[in-house]
Amino acid sequence: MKIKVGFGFDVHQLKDAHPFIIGGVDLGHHKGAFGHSDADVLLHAICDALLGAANLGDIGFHFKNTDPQWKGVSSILLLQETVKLITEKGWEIGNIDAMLCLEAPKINPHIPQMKANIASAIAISEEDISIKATTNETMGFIGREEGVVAYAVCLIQKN
Ligand SMILES: Nc1ccn([C@@H]2O[C@H](COP(=O)(O)O)[C@@H](O)[C@H]2O)c(=O)n1
Ligand SMILES: C[C@@]1(CO)OP(=O)(O)OP(=O)(O)OC[C@H]1O
Repeated sequence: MKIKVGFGFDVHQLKDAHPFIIGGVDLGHHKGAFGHSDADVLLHAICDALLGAANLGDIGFHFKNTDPQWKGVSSILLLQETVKLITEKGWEIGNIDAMLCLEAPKINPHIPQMKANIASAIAISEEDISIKATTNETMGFIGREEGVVAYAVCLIQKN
């Protein structure tokens, strides 16, 4: 059995009156993440962790932020495309562990739905997906609610 680990990071700017979608859940907050796609910072970090583990480059290489095909797209689709890329190379996902860093809103109540969205999108068990959150204790651009950050690690395996 061959095993690899991967690491991903993403950051998005927050803007007033913009949808805030994380893990495929619309948080219904007064501000939200801005990007070329739906700016789902969690799913982008997970995509980068998976691509990194398989040594397949990064999310911006596969899904260019100038390509109209990805304009406003749900990042669930980008995650599914990413998993296709690693599956084609014979990899399967062992587990994913992710950390969100944002001042508000509270993420904990939404974590079960985020896990369910990811698990059903890429056909893995919810038990193999961990999502956690922290504030930045009011400091810096995260503390001022100007941005949101996500980190993810994953393990992939093949025989
Ligand atoms: N956006 C967030 C931030 C934090 N949480 C949960 O609250 C706990 C305490 O956060 P601190 O940053 O004050 O340490 C944290 O461990 C998370 O469980 C959250 O749900 N959403
Ligand atoms: C996802 C892509 C593509 O729509 O765009 P964004 O939503 O701006 O996200 P980012 O994390 O900056 O990088 C990857 C992009 O190419």
